Amino acid sequence: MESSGKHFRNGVLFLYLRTMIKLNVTDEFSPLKSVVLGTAKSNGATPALKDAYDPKSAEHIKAGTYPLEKDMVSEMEAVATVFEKYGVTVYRPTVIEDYNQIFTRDIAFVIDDKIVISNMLEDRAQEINAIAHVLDQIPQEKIVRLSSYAKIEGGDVMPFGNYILVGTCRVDHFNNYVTARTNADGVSNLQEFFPHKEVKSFALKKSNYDPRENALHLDCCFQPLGQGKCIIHKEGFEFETEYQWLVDQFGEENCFHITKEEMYKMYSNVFSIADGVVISEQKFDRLNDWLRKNNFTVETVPYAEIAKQEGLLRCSTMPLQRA
Ligand SMILES: NC(=O)NCCC[C@H](N)C(=O)O
Repeated sequence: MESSGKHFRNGVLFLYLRTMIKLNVTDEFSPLKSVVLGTAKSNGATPALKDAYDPKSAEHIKAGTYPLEKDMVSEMEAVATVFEKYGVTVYRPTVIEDYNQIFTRDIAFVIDDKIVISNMLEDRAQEINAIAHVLDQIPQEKIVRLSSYAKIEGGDVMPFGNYILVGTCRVDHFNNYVTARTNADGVSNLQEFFPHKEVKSFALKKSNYDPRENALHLDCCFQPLGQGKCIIHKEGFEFETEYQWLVDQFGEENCFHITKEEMYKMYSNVFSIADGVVISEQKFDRLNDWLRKNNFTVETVPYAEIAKQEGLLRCSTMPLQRA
């Protein structure tokens, strides 16, 4: 896909052709063609406890075990190597000095052939500036900007055929939680931009203090995989009926149920690069065994240091095109 342009300089006409990025995402597992992978470079020093915006990071700040930049950089390079093996085009954010840019999933998200710019938590609002070079290669009419009231982060959003699944938080709770990132206006505004789809929301359990009681985003307690399977944590959902709706879409036998401890370790946050191919954490033994038994190819990477910030592989990737 190309766009053309022209400009005059010193009386000379310059004509140029620019390669544009093709957008297409309708599910979580069609073959990945291009993606933005976050970066841990210049992630900054260990934050002060008061500046943590999720309870798992806070836990590691208190314990003196907050992850080091060099370890997280090498974990992310392992993911880049898997993408290279599968011929995926990878874009990286430009580096903002001393700023956390690992979790690129949340800053914008592609649905069909549109990219929606998130309205994020204020602490993370600069991250979007680092993908300006990506947005420059997308036609303006494909970029959706929501109303400023509509709070939303990409980890809460999943295109799922004719549905868009969205994690949210009970209306009466939203303002009490730094861990609540998508509000009712976010859900309804998204519906206005995608009238041909049904936006279905799921209230998630939130805690500012206990990472085992906190489903930070929908992808922290649920994820569709290829081959009709999914990963799900029942207690991550505020309402059993909403959890059950998801189970019914897949059938009980196709759901891999994870415990509180496994949610804490971010088991649901693996990342599919094709219908039967998943990138997973190397120590997720119970999940990786189940995936292999169900004929998935599992590409394992070390990601335990990044997991300390309450995000994993889905969180650190933003698919642009799936075939
Ligand atoms: N999609 C995700 O779940 N993203 C993880 C974001 C983690 C980051 N520490 C945050 O609280 O925003």
